[in-house]
Amino acid sequence: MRKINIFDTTLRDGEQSAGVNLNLHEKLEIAKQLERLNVDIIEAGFPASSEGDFQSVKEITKIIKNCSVTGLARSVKSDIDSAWEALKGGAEPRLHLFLATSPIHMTYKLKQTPDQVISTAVETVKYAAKYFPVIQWSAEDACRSDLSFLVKIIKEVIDAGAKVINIPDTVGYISPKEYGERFKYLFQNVPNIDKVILSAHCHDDLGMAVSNSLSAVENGVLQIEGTINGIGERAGNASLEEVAVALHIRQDYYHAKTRLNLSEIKRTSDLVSKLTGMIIPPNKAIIGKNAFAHESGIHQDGVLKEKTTYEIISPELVGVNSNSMVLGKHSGRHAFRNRIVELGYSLDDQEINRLFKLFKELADKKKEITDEDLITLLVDEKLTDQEDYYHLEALQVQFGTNQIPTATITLTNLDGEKIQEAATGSGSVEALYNTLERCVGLSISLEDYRIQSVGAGRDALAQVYVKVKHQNLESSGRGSAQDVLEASAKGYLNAVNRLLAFEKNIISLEKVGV
Ligand SMILES: CC(=O)SCCNC(=O)CCNC(=O)[C@H](O)C(C)(C)COP(=O)(O)OP(=O)(O)OC[C@H]1O[C@@H](n2cnc3c(N)ncnc32)[C@H](O)[C@@H]1OP(=O)(O)O
Ligand SMILES: CC(C)C(=O)C(=O)O
Repeated sequence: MRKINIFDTTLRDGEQSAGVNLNLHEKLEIAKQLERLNVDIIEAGFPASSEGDFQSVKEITKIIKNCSVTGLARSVKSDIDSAWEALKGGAEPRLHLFLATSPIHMTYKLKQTPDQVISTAVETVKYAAKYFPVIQWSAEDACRSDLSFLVKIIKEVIDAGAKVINIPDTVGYISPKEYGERFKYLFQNVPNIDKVILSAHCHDDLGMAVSNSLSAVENGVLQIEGTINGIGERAGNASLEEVAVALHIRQDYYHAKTRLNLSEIKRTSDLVSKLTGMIIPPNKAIIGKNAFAHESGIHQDGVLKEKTTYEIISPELVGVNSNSMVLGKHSGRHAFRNRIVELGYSLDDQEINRLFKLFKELADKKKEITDEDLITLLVDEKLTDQEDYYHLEALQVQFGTNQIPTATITLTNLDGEKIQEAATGSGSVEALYNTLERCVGLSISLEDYRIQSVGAGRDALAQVYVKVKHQNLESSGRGSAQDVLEASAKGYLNAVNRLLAFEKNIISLEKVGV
């Protein structure tokens, strides 16, 4: 069995998904869960791209002990310097350096000749090797690059000190057979290829990211890159959970394994979905709601007689339905704390007490508190920025079929001042958002609004994801509550708070001349 390294880029390429922006607390929580999942490498961000990315890579480097942490850098010395500042505290600092190698990218984007690209690559790998014991070098748009050019540049960057060579399908263009052949060619023609690990990084523009990654494994690649739930730039990246479970279930065919704790997959997927607002389609492989649901009579009959007739993956393997303890209004602190720990979170006594109070309030209204409810409470309470500009104090909405919907809202700001406004709208949510816009005194457009129930039942929590825009800045937020209007107001306010925090960051960067 060959061991395949799993390189998780949920926090870097995953965060490049349109509309996703994670704050520091959320990134730390995802990083801790990725550590529990046991990925080999966490790409925590792109330190030179923003102060926020820099800080999160730095903080993740400090807390993660059982996986390697890396950060992305362009082939530019100042990017490498930033990455070093963020990553230098880690056990084995690892840099991910990239440079495009396709004719299209070299000509139009980099405006460099192939020879200039080779010398930039060699120079920057050598520069980075002064700091970093491990350098991964990526040939951006490798799958539209000339193969003989790839052989030439890869040989040079290996001589310059790169330890991992990544062949990304940046635009999701290649087919599985061609991708496999590309690796075969590189193994046969790059003279020093045995000194490095080859890596695959696939995008899903044509829906082939997972198949391409598996084809890479079949052709000798020892590292697969991807994201949880397949999120990422445009149509996303290869879903790591799909790759890992395919390797596990088809060990007979691939003869390869990862070190992932597969039973952590569901929990990781739920957390990433909740924090990014990227809702998982019910028919998504491995982690979709229907992935283990047998609907038709013949299938049900088969499964009742013998599960393996229609079930190639057991739900328990990936952590679905592994809990039998039901929490409700009669549960005490012990059971509550125990479940929180089982879910993989560590809270101090103060946080447990605060959350327990919210849990009891919810349990008074809701028959059963599911794991999904608990994670929603936890995420909303623990991972919001401590310095929210506005807090929702109270809201009232009047709606009648022959009436103009009207909302009245009270907020408090950071200085503890109360702000109260009322406004109307053509629907209740519009009335709410018009009122909130007045309260915060900014002209804000609503770019996206999605509502989802957390679990089943009439008493389920509502989870609302909102994307807003102010001038050129976009921001997204989420809010949950039993009432859809309260969840809608919380989601909007969360997005506005993030927007204001982001604007404040930009203003402070401008002040120091960045
Ligand atoms: C395939 C991928 O996913 S790569 C990662 C993509 N991720 C991101 O871009 C997210 C973060 N990016 C950002 O915040 C910004 O783009 C920054 C901070 C990195 C750069 O911002 P700016 O300095 O304003 O440059 P801008 O983004 O407009 O253009 C990119 C520049 O980098 C150059 N560049 C692109 N890739 C590389 C590279 N690998 N090495 C060196 N230079 C590069 C481009 O040619 C362009 O240079 P130019 O200004 O001389 O024409
Ligand atoms: C930086 C590289 C690896 C990348 O994200 C891509 O090519 O898609």
